Amino acid sequence: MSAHGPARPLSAHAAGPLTGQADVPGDKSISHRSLILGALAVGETRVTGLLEGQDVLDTAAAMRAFGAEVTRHGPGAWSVHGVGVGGFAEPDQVIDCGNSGTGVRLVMGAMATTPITATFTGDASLRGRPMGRITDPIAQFGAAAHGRKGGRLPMTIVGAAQPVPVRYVTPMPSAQVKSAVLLAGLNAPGQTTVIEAEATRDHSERMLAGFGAEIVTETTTEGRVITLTGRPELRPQTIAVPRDPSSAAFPVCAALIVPGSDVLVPNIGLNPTRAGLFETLREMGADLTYENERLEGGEPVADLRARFSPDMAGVEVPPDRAPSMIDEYPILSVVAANASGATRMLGVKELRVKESDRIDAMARGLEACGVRVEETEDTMTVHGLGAGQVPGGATCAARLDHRIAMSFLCLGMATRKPVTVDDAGPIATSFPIFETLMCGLGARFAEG
Ligand SMILES: O=C(O)C1=C[C@@H](OP(=O)(O)O)[C@@H](O)[C@H](O)C1
Ligand SMILES: C=C(OP(=O)(O)O)C(=O)O
Repeated sequence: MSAHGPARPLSAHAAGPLTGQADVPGDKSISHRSLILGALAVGETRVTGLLEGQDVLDTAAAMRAFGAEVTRHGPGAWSVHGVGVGGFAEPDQVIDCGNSGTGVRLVMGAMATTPITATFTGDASLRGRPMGRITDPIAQFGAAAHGRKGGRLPMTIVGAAQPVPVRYVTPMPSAQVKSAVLLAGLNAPGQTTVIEAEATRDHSERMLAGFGAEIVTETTTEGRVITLTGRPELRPQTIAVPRDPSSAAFPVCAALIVPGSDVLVPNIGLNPTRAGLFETLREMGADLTYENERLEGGEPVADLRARFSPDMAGVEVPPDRAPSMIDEYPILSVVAANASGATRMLGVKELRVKESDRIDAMARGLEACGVRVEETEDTMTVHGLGAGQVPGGATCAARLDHRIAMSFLCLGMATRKPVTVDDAGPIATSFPIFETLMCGLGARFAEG
């Protein structure tokens, strides 16, 4: 039994060619930020294309608990009536962020410089994830945190009564940490600076600027130096959420490994801080093309076209690419199993503190399906067997992790024997239409 109900085993069977168009849902990172920044603006923000996955729904509920009016008008169409920077009310209930690291960490940052107290929790996966990376910087603003041993949820944050601005060097490449500091900085008088050695996704910076905050990014020898001026009045926005490249990764990669496939995935944002997977796939020899390349809302966008690629070869994925494809390593390791030779993924230790330890989850599942994997704390090497050569025939543990569940289901579309995941439930956190969409392309799933 997991937080989302009884476990729901699902098997993927060898599919005919995957063909057609895959309309993937809205971007998860931008959806969370639309709700949180909308709640901190004065007036009504309108959002279309919002991802209605459980992670984002939990953030919507959190924003209501802090006093914002959040309304759903129709599929993906939402409005948020914000309370203004510093205007959060004290919630009279525990904030349950479910499975979402982004949700809990950004909301903790957003409330940390307001003199209110809030208690956060989540599902078994989220309760196991480290929160010290947020409580350390918010302590510098003057907030206090009382959590379980190891900085785990449930945790109570006492917001700073007299916040001071902060200069913070992120100790690991993390957009969640960077964003939590920036959101906390909103209600601190003066300038808050975040310095990151490696560029992580920059949606917070772009969206804060869009909402009218004064925010400047410079590239220096230290890395990216982002300076935010506190206490702005954020202006409500009209936001069209672009489609999620991290969700697009699943139909794209499945098409590359299933014989005869030809799939079009339209309108995918190719912000360079998110597009590392597609670059890697092309280096492996994938038949992946960008059609109709254009700029939308200042961001590069293209339609992705992926065709069966029987001659892909393993590559070395450099550590500095990791932040731009951090959520895509599980599905990359599935493609790597269907390529010839070794794919070495370097600088990936952050994968160990996601919804599951994703290196361990993928290594154990791939091994059970007949693929050799080597791992160190910070690397994973998949020894590919070549197109159509993976035996399969195993049940893989999803470990309350949507990306692990979807990755093994994609693997099973190209293995000799079906692959089962012990619980497909977590998929609803980020990609609730995954099964319908993949079946529409020609995938075959069976319950149990
Ligand atoms: O800021 C975000 O929206 C996210 C940042 C990443 O986490 P980290 O910042 O912890 O790497 C990513 O894994 C997550 O899915 C979404
Ligand atoms: C790591 C992820 O999400 P989060 O950290 O928000 O739980 C993810 O979606 O792959």
